[in-house]
Amino acid sequence: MARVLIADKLESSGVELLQAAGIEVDNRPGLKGDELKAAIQAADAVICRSQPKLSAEYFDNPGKMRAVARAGVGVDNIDVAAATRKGVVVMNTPGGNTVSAAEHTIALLLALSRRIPAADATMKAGGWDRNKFVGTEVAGKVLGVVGLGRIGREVARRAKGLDMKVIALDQFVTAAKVAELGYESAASLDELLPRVDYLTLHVPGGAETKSMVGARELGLMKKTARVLNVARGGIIDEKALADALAAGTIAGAGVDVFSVEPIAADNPLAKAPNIVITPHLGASTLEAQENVAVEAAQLIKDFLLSGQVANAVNMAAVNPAELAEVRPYVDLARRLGLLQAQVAQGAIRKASLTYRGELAGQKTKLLTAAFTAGMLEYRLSEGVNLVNADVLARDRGIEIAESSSPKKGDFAALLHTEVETEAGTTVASGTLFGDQYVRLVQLGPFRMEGYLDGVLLVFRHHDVPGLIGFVGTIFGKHKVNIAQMTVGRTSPGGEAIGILNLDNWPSDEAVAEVKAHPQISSVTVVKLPAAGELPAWLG
Ligand SMILES: NC(=O)c1ccc[n+]([C@@H]2O[C@H](COP(=O)([O-])OP(=O)(O)OC[C@H]3O[C@@H](n4cnc5c(N)ncnc54)[C@H](O)[C@@H]3O)[C@@H](O)[C@H]2O)c1
Ligand SMILES: O=C(O)[C@H](O)COP(=O)(O)O
Repeated sequence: MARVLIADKLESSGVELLQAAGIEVDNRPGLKGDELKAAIQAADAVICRSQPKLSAEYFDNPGKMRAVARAGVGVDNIDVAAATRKGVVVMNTPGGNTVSAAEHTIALLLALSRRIPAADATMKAGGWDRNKFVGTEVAGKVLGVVGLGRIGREVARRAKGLDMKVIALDQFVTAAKVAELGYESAASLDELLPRVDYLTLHVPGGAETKSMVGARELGLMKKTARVLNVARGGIIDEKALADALAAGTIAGAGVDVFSVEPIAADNPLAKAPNIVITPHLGASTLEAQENVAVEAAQLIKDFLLSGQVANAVNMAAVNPAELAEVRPYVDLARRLGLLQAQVAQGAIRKASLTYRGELAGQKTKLLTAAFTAGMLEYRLSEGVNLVNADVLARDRGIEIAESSSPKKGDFAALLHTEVETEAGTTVASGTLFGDQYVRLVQLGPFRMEGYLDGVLLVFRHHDVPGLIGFVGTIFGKHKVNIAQMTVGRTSPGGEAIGILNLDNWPSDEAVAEVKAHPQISSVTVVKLPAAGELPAWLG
């Protein structure tokens, strides 16, 4: 029975969805340190929000855990690079809390403009001051939206409904698209800042956006301007913002997210004037939590029960129908990778894959990952799968290149692979017969029709009469049965290759006797999975 650890507060609908699918749920939000590590290792998958900090140490030994679903958007509490290295797929649920985060932004915008929290606190302390809390209207004011993604767009739409004028800035949204949405666009932050009465940030967190608004940027804004951050802590430099608020060079701020959460006691924003702060409440609505809990549970259920990968931040999507369609080719690609790793001599520098005929452009990323996984599987002790194959290859300085050519040659579909090592380049090509039977059709310069399963004995030789009989006699003597055989040659009497499928691993003596033949130049024994045997990641 599959087991899922719920490591954060999750709505019961998500828990129930998993249980109804026959999945065991270990619902223990708040676990930390060794307890969290042990619970992760005992689970097949984990669901969390932003509370647990799943740093690299939790992926050092993930046990049988293969997937993490973030019930929310930001995955900055998860060390995605470490997860990827260990072959753990990380998924999120973008969209489920978009409306809630946008509404929270608008709530902060209005609360700030009408000074509602301060007025409320004064009244609760017994006061009644109608002069101190004079606010500003938002209608007619300019709102600068940085990041016109899911949340930025919902905020902009609502701001328009409040009669605000929106100017948007997004690195990846064209001015034409911004105009189509009905907003003006800014070419840069420096151009935007002096023009806005309100600035709201909706970009992802991380190194690229850290301190994107600092002292210099705040200095470009009007003294009457207000800033909002419902995205990620640190996108606005906290000290610079606190200083600007204290100096009155900025009129106010609404902040939901902090560089350290829960907020550190000495965070300068906690005591700054004219600020409204909330403890990361953007997604904290019944609706959003219901959405993300169900979405995250569904992602994990689909992953564990049918191998579906959706919304992954560290691998391409794989849905069961597509996987079923390409599964034989994924199997072929992995077997070619395994073969190449055993026939290529020396350290691998580069693998180039060409997808020909009907394979051109068809899920080639998935097939390339499967080839790479196969190639590394033979040489690495750590678990390799579709998630980490590429990164593990890059870690080892192996370049992976792929190209496609729709032109059909001798086969309707062909996967041609070339592996470069310091000793030279090895070529191996494969195809499917009858859409399901995996076949090797080229090894080195030789054309053939060989099987890619079980134990293969590959021997390069000179094409002379009696040689095949000689090899057969040796294996007969050593009681190794030959199940299949294929030969390829450049020309009669020229260079040739023989591939025998053996029923068991040949002894060193048998191999040495074959090698001793003066017309045989090399012998390699290759181990491949049995026919139809798939790796766990493809099962
Ligand atoms: N406070 C909360 O509870 C809460 C809830 C949900 C999401 N969030 C956060 O809100 C942010 C936005 O989420 P989203 O779902 O809208 O993400 P999104 O990916 O849909 O949108 C982000 C947008 O930012 C743009 N962008 C990235 N870097 C940029 C840059 N340097 N300059 C300009 N534009 C840039 C991208 O092109 C994209 O359009 C994220 O940081 C997310 O973690 C917070
Ligand atoms: O990235 C997100 O989805 C939000 O920041 C919400 O985080 P939370 O799930 O911890 O409330």
